[in-house]
Amino acid sequence: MKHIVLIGDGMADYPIKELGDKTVLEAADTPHMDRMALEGINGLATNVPDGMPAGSDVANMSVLGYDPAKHYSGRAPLEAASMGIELDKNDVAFRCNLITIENGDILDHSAGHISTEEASQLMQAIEDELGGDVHFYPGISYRHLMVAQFGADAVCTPPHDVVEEPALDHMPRGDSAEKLQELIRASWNILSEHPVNKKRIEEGKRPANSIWLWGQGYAPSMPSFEEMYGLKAAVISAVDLIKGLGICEGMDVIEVPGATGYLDTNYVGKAEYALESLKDHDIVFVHVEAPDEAGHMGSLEAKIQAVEDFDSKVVGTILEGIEKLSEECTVLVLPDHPTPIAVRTHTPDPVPFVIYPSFNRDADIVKTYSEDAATDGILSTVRGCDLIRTMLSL
Ligand SMILES: O=C(O)[C@@H](CO)OP(=O)(O)O
Repeated sequence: MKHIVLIGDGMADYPIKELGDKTVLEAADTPHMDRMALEGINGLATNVPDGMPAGSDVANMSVLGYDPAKHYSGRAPLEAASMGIELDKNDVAFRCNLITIENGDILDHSAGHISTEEASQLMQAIEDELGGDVHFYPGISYRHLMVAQFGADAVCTPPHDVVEEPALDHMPRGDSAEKLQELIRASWNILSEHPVNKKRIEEGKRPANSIWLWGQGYAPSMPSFEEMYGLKAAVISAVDLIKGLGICEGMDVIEVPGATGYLDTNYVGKAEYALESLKDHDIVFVHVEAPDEAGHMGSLEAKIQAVEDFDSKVVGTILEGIEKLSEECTVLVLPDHPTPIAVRTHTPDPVPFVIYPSFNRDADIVKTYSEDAATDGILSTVRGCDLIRTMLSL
């Protein structure tokens, strides 16, 4: 038996007035996920344990089979694993966004989804000027890292949680706050004077005129997925968070050309590489960031497009492909967390999941794939970190 887990990051939403009080999942054209819901078994997954932050780090740790309450030690250490950054036991890894501040407000957590090529030039300038007892490492688009030996207990705020709010109201507080604030302030001059940003402004693009530090922590220690579940696992994603999570769990990372972590990602390629990976893996996790980015942008049009692309190009390709496999294969589809358009950030609400086909179980009464329909699912509500075991038990 093979298994495929398809994660539409941030796909779930709330009822939206413009959609006649439907959610994006209810209004978008999603024939493949609807067919799975009709012919499969459904339920709600709680991927964010009570009291924990509703981040993609916590939620995807659940989806990838681990209880965040036991294993979570911060977001950036997971990203560091993907970026090949060895963390000593006293190293504190911080996520270092390149953001846009305008008139003192955090305008954009992604600096207009700056290209990786432009961002790496800016991060090199930051390292040249501010590197020393801290070091900066370039990642994908606006997502970079800083490693320090201080600040593990600082109170830092994800920039995508406070878009259009004054930056000074959300600067790091508590442990080593002064040092962290000094680094952020020092970046303003370095970045605003940089030719990359001068060109971006000439081209009418948002400048990456500040770094923003958050998501810090120490290196995690986790048993491997194979030790936990007895399955050889692979993971596919464009973003270092998910690849790093997979690496920490002993999974193989499968790189897909054209995977961007954005609306223009290589959806079909991710599905095709996933099917191929089943030749030498028992389970593959496929993560698609696009719906989440659309939610953070507050763009209803972009989120509907991202969900429809996920359904037609990822889920559709997978459902067609498993028909040609020489052995049975179950498919689990779910978001990690909602990223509702209305709030432009993550919420901890339970998310709909569907397992297809239901080899040994009759299909339940659910007819379509959505937040509301899933409440009638035969699997009721399952702790996200128990979902893999639930799927394996069917
Ligand atoms: O990568 C990030 O900074 C965040 C916000 O876009 O992504 P996610 O919501 O998936 O954690």
